[in-house]
Amino acid sequence: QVPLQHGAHRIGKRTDADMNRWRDYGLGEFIHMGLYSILGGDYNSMHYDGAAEWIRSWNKLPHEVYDNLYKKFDPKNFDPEVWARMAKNMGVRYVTITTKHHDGFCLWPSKYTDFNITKTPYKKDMIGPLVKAFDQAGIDVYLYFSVMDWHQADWRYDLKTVADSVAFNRFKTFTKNQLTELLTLYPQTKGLWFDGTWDNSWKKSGAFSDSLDQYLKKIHPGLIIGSRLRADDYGNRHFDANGHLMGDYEQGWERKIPSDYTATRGNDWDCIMTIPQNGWGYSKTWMGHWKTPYELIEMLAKCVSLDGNFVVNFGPKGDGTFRKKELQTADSIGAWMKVNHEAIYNAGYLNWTKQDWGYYTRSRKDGKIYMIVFNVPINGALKVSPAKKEHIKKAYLLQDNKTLHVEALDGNDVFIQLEQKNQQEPFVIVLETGQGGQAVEGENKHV
Ligand SMILES: COc1ccc([C@H]2[C@H](O)[C@H](O)[C@H](C)N2C)cc1
Repeated sequence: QVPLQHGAHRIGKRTDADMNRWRDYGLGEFIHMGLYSILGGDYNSMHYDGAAEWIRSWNKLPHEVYDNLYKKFDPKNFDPEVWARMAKNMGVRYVTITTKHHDGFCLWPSKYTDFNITKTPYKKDMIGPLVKAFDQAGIDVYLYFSVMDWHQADWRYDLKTVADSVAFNRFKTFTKNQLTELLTLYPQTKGLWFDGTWDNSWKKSGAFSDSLDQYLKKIHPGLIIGSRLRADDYGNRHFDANGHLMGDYEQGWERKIPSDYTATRGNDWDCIMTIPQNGWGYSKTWMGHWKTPYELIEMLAKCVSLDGNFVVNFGPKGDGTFRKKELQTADSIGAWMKVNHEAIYNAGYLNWTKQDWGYYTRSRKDGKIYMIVFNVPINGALKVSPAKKEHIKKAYLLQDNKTLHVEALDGNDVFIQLEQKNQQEPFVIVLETGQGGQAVEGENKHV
C-alpha cells in the first residue's frame, strides 16, 4: 500500500440512501446541448468527422467564428416539458445535462463569465427550467460540467512555469465558484458529472480535486460525484495508486461496457452510450452505424446484469428540438420498458453462469430473478444453471404471466421450453426459486 494524502477515502461502495437510489436507476439519459448544436458538425458546407461537440478544435473552423456563435444561440423551440416528457416516456430515472462543455459556454446565467446564455438572443436560463421539469417528472437531475474550459485565459493544459501555476490557481477559484453557483441555483441537483479532467494541469492538482470534492459534498450533502473528478497524489485518475476507486461510482465506461462482472471490480458504475458510433452533440449527418433500439436494449440489459446503469445520449438541435430518429429511439425503448421495466429497475447482478440466450438480473427488492432473452436457440429450450442449492420452482413470461414448462436436466440444470420460437423482440421470463430439491419433476423417466 502506497501512503496517499489524496487517494480514495472510502474503500468499497457508498451505501447511503442517495447512492442506493442511484444504484437502482437502471436506465438514464444524457443530453448534450450547446453552441456546437447550432453547427451540427458542419461548417462552410464541410463536415467535421470528429465528435460534433468538439468542432471548435477542427482546424477548418477559426476559434473566433465558433466563439461568436453565442450571438446566434436561440433555441426558439426549446420546451423543457417536452424534454422531460420524452425522458419519462422512455422510462429513464436520471438525466445528465450539459451546463458547460469544453468550449466554456454556460447554459445558465453565471456571474463568473459573460460567456453565458444571458448574452445570447435567447437570454433565458435553460438549466433552471430543465431541472424543474425533470424534477417534477420524477426524474433525478445530474449536471455535466467540463473542468477544461477553452474560453478561460487561465486554463492550462500543463503547469510548466510559476506563471502557469498562478494562472491555474485563478482558474481553480473560477471553477469552484461556478460549481458553488450551480449547486446554489439548482439545489434539486442530485450529482455532478465532471469531464475534461485528463490533462496534466489537473493530474497535478490532486490535492485541489480532493478538497473540491469534499467542499461540494459539504455544501450539498448526499451529492453524487463519479470517478472523473479526482486525481491522487501521483496524478492517477479513477483508481488511486493502491487500486481503490476515487469517486462514488466508476465513470470510465464511455461507449463501452464491462465484459463480465470481474471487470466491474465490484464497484458501482454506469455506461454512457451514443446512438451513432461516436459524437455527443447534434450532428446533421451522422456517420456510420446508428444503433437500433434492440441493440440499445441489449446494452441496457447487459449493464444491469453486471450491476451497472445504462445512459443513452441525445443531442438536440440548435433550435431545442430532437431529431426524429432520436424521438423514435426514445419511443421504442420506452415501449419495451413499459412491459419489462421490472427486470431493469432496482435490479442487478446474479451470480449464475451466463448463457447464450441473454442476461439474468435479480431484483434488489424481492430477489426475483429475470431472464432477459435476446437469442432464442433453434430448439426453443433455454438452458438455466442455477447456483448450487437454488432451484427453480416456476417460470413464466413477464408480459402475460404465461407459465413455461421447466424440464429438469442433470444436476441442478433445467431447460425452460418456449412454446413459440418466433419472438419478434427481446422478452423477459420470471423465475421463482426456492431452496431444497428440484421442485420440477423431470421428464427423463423413459419407460
Ligand atoms: C477521446 O477523448 C474524449 C472523448 C469524449 C469526450 C467528452 C465528449 O465530448 C462528451 O462530452 C463525453 C461525455 N465526454 C467524455 C472528451 C474527450
